[in-house]
Amino acid sequence: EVNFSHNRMTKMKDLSDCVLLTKLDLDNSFCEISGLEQCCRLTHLSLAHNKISRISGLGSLPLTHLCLRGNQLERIEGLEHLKSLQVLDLSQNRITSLSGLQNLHLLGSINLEKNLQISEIQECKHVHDLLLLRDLNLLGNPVQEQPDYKLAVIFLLQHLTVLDQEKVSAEEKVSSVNKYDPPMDVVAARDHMTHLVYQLMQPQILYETLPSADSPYPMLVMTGPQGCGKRELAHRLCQEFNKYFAYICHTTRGPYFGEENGLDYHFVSQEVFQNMIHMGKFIQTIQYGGHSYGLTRDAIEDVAREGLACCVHMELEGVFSLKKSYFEPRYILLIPTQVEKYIGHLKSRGLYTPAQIDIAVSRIQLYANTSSQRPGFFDNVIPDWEEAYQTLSQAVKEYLLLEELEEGENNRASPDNTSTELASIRRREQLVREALVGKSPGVYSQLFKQTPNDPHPGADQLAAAVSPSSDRRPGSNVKPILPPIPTGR
Ligand SMILES: Nc1ncnc2c1ncn2[C@@H]1O[C@H](COP(=O)(O)OP(=O)(O)OP(=O)(O)O)[C@@H](O)[C@H]1O
Repeated sequence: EVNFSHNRMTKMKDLSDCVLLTKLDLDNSFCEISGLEQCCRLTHLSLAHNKISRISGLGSLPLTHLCLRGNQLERIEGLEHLKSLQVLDLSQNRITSLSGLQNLHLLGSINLEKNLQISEIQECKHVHDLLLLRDLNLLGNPVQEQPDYKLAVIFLLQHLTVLDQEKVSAEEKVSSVNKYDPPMDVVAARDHMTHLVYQLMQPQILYETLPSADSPYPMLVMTGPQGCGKRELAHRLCQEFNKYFAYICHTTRGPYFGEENGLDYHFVSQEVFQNMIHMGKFIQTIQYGGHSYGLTRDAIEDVAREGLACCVHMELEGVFSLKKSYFEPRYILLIPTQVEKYIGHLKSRGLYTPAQIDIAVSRIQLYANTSSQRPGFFDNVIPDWEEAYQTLSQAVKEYLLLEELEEGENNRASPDNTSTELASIRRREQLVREALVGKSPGVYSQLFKQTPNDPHPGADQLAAAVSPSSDRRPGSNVKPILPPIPTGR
């Protein structure tokens, strides 16, 4: 170990004879590095407060600690072969960029204090892949003036434990992730909170038909990546089970060819949508593909008033958000298993850019992960879209116990019903009610209201009880109301 610091030597001579040299201190003398190439055991080198303006002559020394504090360096170069470097001090230079450090994978500490030139947070991307980096000092650089500097750096460099000589707390790490890449739960909680607060700021409306927290309203939510076919399935479902379901969301996107306002969506302008948010109208909203989508309490109320259950389709974020509300829908995930086919379908719709298709495809994994990591999150997962409707329709029948009900109807028509059969019919009807209200019968058991004279209504009474008042609703039992789905949609 040699300390030559604070002398008047002006030139470094060849030190190749000093093969056992491990630590060398050459502070305060030189303007150029030379003569060290053969020092094959040199691990610690200090060249602080020299006049070095360019790093050279370090070759591939086994340096673990290098100090170049207080020199005249403008960029980081000549370090790329120092693969053992762990601690690097480049403070008090004129460095503008962190480029040049990206391959030093053992670096644990970098000091760039008072370079006065590093101004962009994005510079941290150069050290993003240094997984051992724990300590970064950017004090005295203009980058610190950037808004949210600290959280942004902590987010970019999630392994840091010390930033600018201060310990990074667990709270800061969580805040940074919640700010820059919030998990769905957090996004949903924010969305829910926003709408709840806006709603509470308005005069409170007491809905006649909508249930309260202890009286769930029957809803079916179809979810899956964009264009996976869930909308078509929702249409078909509303046609087949037209005594039960209707749906409606709001969006700021324009209608596609063949779409009708009030049937496919309520199409509204961004301004109207924003106003509705501020008026506390929404239960949940999302931004998708540059447009806003949302489900309002009034829309559900409209459907509910007609005695129908609600069927909506939405992206996963909407599901997370809806799960925070007191609604307790059944959630059905429709997941494409044949990616090529799914891509082909998206392309054939002619509605999406390649970037939009990429996003939709990349989200398949998101749905799959949610389903596998959160058992029970979805009530039903339906893969593959060819048999999807059959499976879905079967699932809905099971939820509603419709097949049994049909059998029950037949039994009822028979003049020879025994008391056991009648009891069975009653039991099934009770189950249907419970299924539709999500286990506990609430206000919505009125969907299948019993008449005072007949405590055990027949199937036609059930139908009459759920018959909608408007014939424009997808739930009308007069005729299927929904327009045929145009091909290519
Ligand atoms: N209120 C909502 N909350 C969350 N997601 C919603 C909501 N309303 C619609 N979405 C979803 O937003 C995405 C974009 O809707 P859009 O109608 O523009 O898509 P699309 O191209 O017709 O695809 P899809 O056939 O899946 O509906 C769809 O996945 C849709 O299900």
